[in-house]
Order: sequence, then C-alpha cells, then structure tokens
Amino acid sequence: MGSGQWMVEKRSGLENDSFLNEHETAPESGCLSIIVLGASGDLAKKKTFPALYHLYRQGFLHSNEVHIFGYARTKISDDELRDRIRGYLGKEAEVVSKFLQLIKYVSGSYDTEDGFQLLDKEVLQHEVSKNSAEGSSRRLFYLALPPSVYPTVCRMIRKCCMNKWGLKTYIPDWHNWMPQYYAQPSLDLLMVENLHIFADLGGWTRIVIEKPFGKDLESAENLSHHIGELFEEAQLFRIDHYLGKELVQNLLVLRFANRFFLPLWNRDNISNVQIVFRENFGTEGRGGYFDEYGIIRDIIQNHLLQILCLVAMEKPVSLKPEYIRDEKVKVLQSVLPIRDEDVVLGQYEGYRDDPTVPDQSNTPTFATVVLRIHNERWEGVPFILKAGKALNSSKAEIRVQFKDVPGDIFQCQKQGRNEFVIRLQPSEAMYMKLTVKQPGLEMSTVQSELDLSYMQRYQGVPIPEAYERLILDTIRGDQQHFVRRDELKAAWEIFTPLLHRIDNGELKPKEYQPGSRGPVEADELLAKAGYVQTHGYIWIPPTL
Ligand SMILES: NC(=O)C1=CN([C@@H]2O[C@H](COP(=O)(O)OP(=O)(O)OC[C@H]3O[C@@H](n4cnc5c(N)ncnc54)[C@H](OP(=O)(O)O)[C@@H]3O)[C@@H](O)[C@H]2O)C=CC1
Ligand SMILES: O=C1O[C@H](COP(=O)(O)O)[C@@H](O)[C@H](O)[C@H]1O
Repeated sequence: MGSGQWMVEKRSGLENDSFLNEHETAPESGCLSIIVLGASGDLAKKKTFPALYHLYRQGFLHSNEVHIFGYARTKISDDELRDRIRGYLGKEAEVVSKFLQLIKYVSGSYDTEDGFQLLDKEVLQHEVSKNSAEGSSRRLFYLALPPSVYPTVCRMIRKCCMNKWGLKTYIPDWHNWMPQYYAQPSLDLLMVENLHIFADLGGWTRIVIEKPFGKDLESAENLSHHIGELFEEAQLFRIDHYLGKELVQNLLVLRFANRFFLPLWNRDNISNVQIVFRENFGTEGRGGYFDEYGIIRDIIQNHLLQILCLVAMEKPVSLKPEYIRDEKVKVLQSVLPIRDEDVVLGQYEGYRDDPTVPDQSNTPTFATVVLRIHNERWEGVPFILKAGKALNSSKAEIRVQFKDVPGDIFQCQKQGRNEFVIRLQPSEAMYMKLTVKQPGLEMSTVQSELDLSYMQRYQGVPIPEAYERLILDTIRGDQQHFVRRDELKAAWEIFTPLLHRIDNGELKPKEYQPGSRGPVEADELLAKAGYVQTHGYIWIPPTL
C-alpha cells in the first residue's frame, strides 16, 4: 500500500507500525523529527548527536526533511546546546555548522505535561513548515536518560507528542466536528459501524530506549509492562550498541554464508567459546552509576550475552527480524542455571576510593561467568563470558577454540589448538590460528594464522559507529539489531539469581590490581572449563 492512500479495514486495534513492518512498505520520505531526550547528558553529547551528524554528513538525513530537537531540564539556549556538542562532531566546519542549524533545544521537566506540550508544538511547527503531508510525519524519540525516568517520559510522549494523523485533508466533512489534528490513540474515534479507518501515509512514532532495561527480572518486567501499555513492540527499539558493531553484524554472515563453518560449528569440533570485553580504565566519573549496576549488568547480561546468541543460535528461517529474534530467544532459554563454581568476581583496588562509591561496595568490576547451553549443538561446550574494567588492555573479542586433532602424527598439539578469533575492537579483524609446516628444509610445524584485518583488507572503507547504524535502522523500522521484550526477559532469567546473591553479599569479588589481567582465579576457571592457552604465539594487528 503506497503513501497517500486510505485504507478501510476491519481491525481490532491500532497497529500502525506492526502493520507496516509486516508489509514492509513504509515509505522512507516525509518530515522526520528526531527528539533527543536528555540532550544535556553524556551519552547525547558523545554518541547520539555525533551519530546523527555522521548520518547527515553521509546524506542519510536530509536538511529538507529532518529536524533535531534536544530536550532536557537544563535551561540553555539552542546555541548553548550547539556549543556543547560541536567539539564531538567533525572537522568539516561548514558541514558541522549546517548540521547544528538543524538542532533546536526545548527545556522542560520529565514528569509534567507543559514541557512536552511545548515540545510537541515545536515539532508540529517544523512539520507544518516542511509542508509535511498530514499523517506522513515521522517522530523518533531517543531516550538518552537514566532509566528511572523512562516510565514518566514514555507516558508524556504518549499523551502529548505522538505523530499526528491528519484527517482534515482526507475526511473533509469530519474536521468540522474534530480538532484539526489527532494523535494516534484518538483514532478509535474513527470507528464507524465496526470499521476502523486509518491512514497509511508512512507516519510513525518510535522510541529508542537505552540500556540498562531494569536491574533484574522483576524490575525489567515491570518496565516492559509499563512501556508495553503505552507503545506497541514494533514502536520500541531497545538499543544494545554492541549489536551495531561491524563484526557483530558480520556474525550471521560468517556462520551461515560460509560452507566451511557449517559442519564445524558444534560440540563435536568446538572445545570452548570465550566472549571477552576488557577496558584498561576504571569507572572514571561514572562510579555512582556503575556501583548500582556492576559489570554483569553493565556488560555481560546485555552486550556479551547478545553476542553469545549470535554465535550459538540456529539458522533463522530468513533474515526477517522476528525470525532472527526467535532464534536468539531459543538459545537464551536453553542456558542452564549458573553454578557458583562457574563464576569468578573481581573488584579493582582503588575502585572504592571514588567518593560516589560506598566504602563497603560489593560491586564487581570484573567477572568471568561460564554459561552452558543445554541443546543438541552445544551440550558440553562452555561459553565463557569475561568482562572487566581497569585491566591491562582494552579489547573485545570472540575466541572459538577447537578440540585437539585426533591421531596427532605431527606431534604438534603442544603448539596450540586451532582457534577462530573475531576481534570486535580495536583493529577489527578475524583470524584463524592454524598449524603449518615451518618453512625450510626440516619437517617441523609452527602456529600461524589466516588473517583478515579490516584496516589492511578494506583500506579507506570507513567503519560506521554502532550508534550511527542503529539510529538508521530505527528510522528504517528495522528491528533486527534491537532487543525484543521476550529476549530481554530470557536474558534476565539467566542472571537474576546470581545478581541477587551478589547484591545480598553472598558472593564476594576478589581484589585485583588495576592494570592486571584480573583475579588469577579467573584464569584458573578458564583452564578448568577446558581452554588451552597457546604459548609463544601472539597475533599482532598488521600495520599498513
Ligand atoms: N554515557 C554512556 O557512555 C552510556 C550511557 N548509556 C545509557 O544512556 C542513558 C543516558 O546516559 P548518560 O547520558 O550517561 O546519563 P546522564 O547522567 O548524563 O543523564 C542524561 C541527562 O538526564 C538528566 N538526568 C540525569 N539524572 C537525572 C535524574 N536523576 N532524573 C531526571 N533526569 C536526570 C540530565 O539532564 P537534565 O538535568 O538537563 O534534565 C542529564 O543531562 C542511560 O540510560 C545510560 O545507562 C548506555 C551506554 C553508554
Ligand atoms: O555500555 C557500555 O559500553 C561501554 C563500552 O562501549 P565500547 O563501545 O566503547 O566498547 C562501557 O565503557 C560502559 O561501561 C558500558 O555502560
């Protein structure tokens, strides 16, 4: 169904976005308003606005149809907001200043209607100024806010700021008894003899929510329930920015578009899988936030678990977002309860010196957790999720270690196992550690690698920032790389019992030196889980 047409159909409720998704016909034009709530904050400044800038610079956002609104309580002018974010954009002064002109700032509270009514008025004014066909305007709300205010903010958006469905043009007789514009919920008023009439003019309202989505199963479910009463799932984009990273997006291609991985990707061949996140700095100014959450909620329950899903899931029926997310949910539901002996927690020395962190804090800044998947493909293969702050390096990678070669006639086992490593950052790469003949006259073996280093192989090809890609997906209505409600629930089901035990002080983190590998017990757990470290071989990212 194309833009500008009316449709009369028997239907039970308002399902505009789901309907469009189902038919995949949402037009990609029309007035677009992007509203960044929490515009004065850290994420907005460092990630959201720069991502929007890059989309603009590359021509994905057009100045003739897009306008960006910042909203927060802080009382600043448009120019003050622009000055705050200017330094985080780019070096092309002219493009930057054109982009900044698209931004307007509205100040208001998060829990009263007047601010949101003002915001709505500004957005509407922009839509009218662009001669947007009534009903075709698109409103994207990005919640760069602490989760505590999500419920009230969502309520306010629902009440005051939904995309307007213009009726005047299309039902000339009706506008005499209706206000000129109707927000979506009012469409129920259009029920005539059990027929609902609605416009499919490509307009929508979508909400992007930042993690953390709750603190445990119960709080996450409450949040989902609350927001679910206001918006349909198809309107909700729960962002996990690791899903926007280039090599995370490559996982399904690697696994399902390459014949040689298909027969190997299972318990018969793979000994263990490690998914690792390391940062060489501490909580740095975010101690207050971090202490409430800890490394499991901050990194493992979301970023690393999402990666585990993509590594372990079965092939989806097709690339339709719902098929992919169905498979992810199945993997999560197959994860066995976590055993205490499969966990090592750490806290770096000096973490509690931060004045915003309580002196007695039990919050882990490091954790290794071994997950076990109870299904035909993965029974017996440990998935080791490891994350830590203030370690000796910064990187994120997936390391798939294969089993020993049976009947080792070269006696090369001591040199190390085959590994397939996907390096997410820095220096995106994937390499396969394999044993080869040492070049020369002797018949001896050595570990080497097949290396696909992106910087070398794709010279001059820019790798988009995760947020850039995910915001574009939101505008396009593609939910493949966003977390669905049941996925979130299944993820919390895995970690909630462990988190409660940590919160209650039943499990204590071990102290480790900043700049170290973390607690030594973590390496012992790795060895116990079956990981065999290769000695004497180090992969070095190639330089140009
Ligand atoms: N910063 C980061 O790198 C990352 C952040 N996130 C998530 O993104 C969201 C935003 O993060 P971030 O920008 O760091 O957060 P901030 O603490 O900077 O908060 C954003 C804005 O929200 C308002 N705000 C802050 N505290 C409160 C409060 N208690 N009640 C109401 N409003 C408040 C402030 O605006 P004002 O007072 O002007 O209204 C502030 O500028 C969070 O959910 C966070 O977990 C996710 C990944 C990374
Ligand atoms: O979500 C988060 O991610 C960052 C790390 O993101 P990256 O893209 O730089 O790897 C982490 O520092 C932060 O604690 C966490 O909230």
